[in-house]
Amino acid sequence: MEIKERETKIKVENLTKKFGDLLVLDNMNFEIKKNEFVCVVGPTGCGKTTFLNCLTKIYDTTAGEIYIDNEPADPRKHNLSFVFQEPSALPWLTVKENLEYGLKIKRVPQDEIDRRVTKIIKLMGLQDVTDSYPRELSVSVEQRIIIGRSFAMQPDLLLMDEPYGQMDIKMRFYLEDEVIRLWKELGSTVVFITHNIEEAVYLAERVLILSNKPANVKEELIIDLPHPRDITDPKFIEYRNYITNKIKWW
Ligand SMILES: Nc1ncnc2c1ncn2[C@@H]1O[C@H](COP(=O)(O)OP(=O)(O)OP(=O)(O)O)[C@@H](O)[C@H]1O
Repeated sequence: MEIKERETKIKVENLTKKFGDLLVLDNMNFEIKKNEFVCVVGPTGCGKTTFLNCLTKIYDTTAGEIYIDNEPADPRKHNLSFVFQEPSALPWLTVKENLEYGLKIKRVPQDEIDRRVTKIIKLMGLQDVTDSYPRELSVSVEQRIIIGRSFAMQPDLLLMDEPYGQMDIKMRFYLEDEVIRLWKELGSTVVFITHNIEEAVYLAERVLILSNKPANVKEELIIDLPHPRDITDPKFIEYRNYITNKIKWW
């Protein structure tokens, strides 16, 4: 379905965030549609993470409101899941227990937990480490646990903040394709923050380009290419160059 015909999933209205006197988000207004895959790009330190932290209520907003499904955003109410930049597996649980953790809290029946966790272990290539603890593993493996844990939750809103920043390139390419597959399979709405413009053009249906701090949406760009995308396609390169020029600071 065309993006503009879909219902609204997230509505950001006059969102402003200050830390003391430091204005970080400056009266932002935009919408994200249901089942949309949006990438947010922008200069370093412009406020991308701050936006996500407002959405998940980690931070209070200074002014304005964020709505999910027409109600004020509330992580307790909405079925959302997030993957942060820094891996954050629970250190006292094994890999398998980490994957099961959120599902148990949500009281998903055990046979369904087993089914989903088995699938995710295979998908993420974690078969050899199911009984290991996070401290025994590399940062990149730990991040795979976190990503797997969010996928297993089958959230209808998946928020990802530079999730692949720590990955080696092979794992990154693999997981970029996986997130697309899961997005299609689950019909989730995905908000994916990245520094990597090529990654944004590879993944997104629409890219929000933020300005320098204080952040505002400088431009919204629809990437009108079918998935899976070819990074050598001249149209792909055109999008990549266009976005690079928009956020150039040199
Ligand atoms: N808790 C906080 N207290 C004070 N200032 C903060 C806080 N969190 C973020 N900031 C400031 O807000 C600005 C935006 O930070 P933020 O991490 O949101 O940017 P970003 O675009 O995600 O950065 P990056 O590209 O490095 O990931 C920065 O100047 C940062 O120093």
